Amino acid sequence: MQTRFESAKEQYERLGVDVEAAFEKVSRVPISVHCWQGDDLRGTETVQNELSGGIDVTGNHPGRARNGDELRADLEKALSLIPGKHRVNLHAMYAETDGVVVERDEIKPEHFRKWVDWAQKLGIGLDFNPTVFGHPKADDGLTLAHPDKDIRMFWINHCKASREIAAYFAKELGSPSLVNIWVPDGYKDTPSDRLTPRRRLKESLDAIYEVDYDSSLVIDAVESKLFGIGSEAFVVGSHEFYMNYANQSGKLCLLDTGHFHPTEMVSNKLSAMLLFHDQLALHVSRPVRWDSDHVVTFDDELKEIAIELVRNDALDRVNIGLDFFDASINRVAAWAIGTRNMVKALLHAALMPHDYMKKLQEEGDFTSRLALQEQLKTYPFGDMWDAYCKEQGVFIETEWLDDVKTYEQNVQFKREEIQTV
Ligand SMILES: C[C@H](O)[C@H](O)[C@@H](O)C(=O)CO
Ligand SMILES: [Mn+2]
Repeated sequence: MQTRFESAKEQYERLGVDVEAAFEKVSRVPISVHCWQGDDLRGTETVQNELSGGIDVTGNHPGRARNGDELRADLEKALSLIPGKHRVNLHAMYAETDGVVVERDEIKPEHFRKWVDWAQKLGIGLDFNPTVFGHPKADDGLTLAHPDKDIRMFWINHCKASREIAAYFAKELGSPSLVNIWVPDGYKDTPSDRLTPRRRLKESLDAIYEVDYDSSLVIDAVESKLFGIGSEAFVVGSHEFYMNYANQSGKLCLLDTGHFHPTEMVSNKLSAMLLFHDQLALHVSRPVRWDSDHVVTFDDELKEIAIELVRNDALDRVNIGLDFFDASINRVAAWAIGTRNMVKALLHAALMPHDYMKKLQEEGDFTSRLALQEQLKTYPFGDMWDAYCKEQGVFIETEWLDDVKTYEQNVQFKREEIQTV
């Protein structure tokens, strides 16, 4: 492996790439790993509601985490397979209240104590999301934009409580917590009024953000969407809505890669957004024909997103989070595949001679630009990736799955046995 690495390194260095610097750069990028891949977005609330909001998880691979302890154990296994130090992204539905029914507008920091203790043990930061779906008060597909003031207030208070919990995370863990608001609000069919619900959403957000938190504690983000199941004709929180809201109120725009038209690419939006926003947030997902939330693969769009982040020197301005949920494969493997691919794409991007390639473009030498882009596609990147994984002390590509298979047999499949006894 060392010989392969040395030979690959020589090739990259001939292009002027500083391989050690690239490794170092990527090792400093935290990815916010979403907890909800591990239990199919079921959560740990005392009252278990059905998933709603136009999102869905399909598949029935055995071994799903059934409680907070199992979810943390699975996450810990997944994190051990991913090079670098990362973060975990929680939803409010992962509150642990010892069997007591606590309504979403009454959740408190103490209901996340176990997550904080665990994050402290691992030395990682936590991000947070209010859960504005999967609840009777979201059954008709409207929440913060609901015509009923009481329902709006319920969700406003839930979002406020969520920001308080995030501030607690930040204080306990010494790392600011990103709080992302996504609401499903929309209509199945053509609305007769688009403005009124959007005005109400704006007012609700203003009410949520009345309390000011220092940016060392809470980083607020808002996530747009194009359509969902049941909101095919109209989504209140569209991209234009949130882009303007974020700009006006100093919040972060969160771009989910599955929330645009299929031919619209988030990679192409980043440079435009970066000129007008100090910081951005991402939900890296993989839409297959629609917002299907497939596990992130090392595909062209993922590579292009990473290239934009690296060549525009934006790694510390863009909060990278993941958002996929697949129950048809081993859930720990899903985390490992998707998150490793995100890191892999960053390394791939960091190993490109961007200054030289920019120069070619500025000089109008598009022939050399295209030739070099193509040349790089067959460079021995796999050897670099293996070397990076080794340096970071995690399994290489041919090894990690064996570890998951053992875990699956010894831990995850035992859960099913207990369930069926
Ligand atoms: C569970 C997530 O918060 C949710 O997937 C949201 O981020 C989204 O992308 C909805 O389509
Ligand atoms: Mn998302």
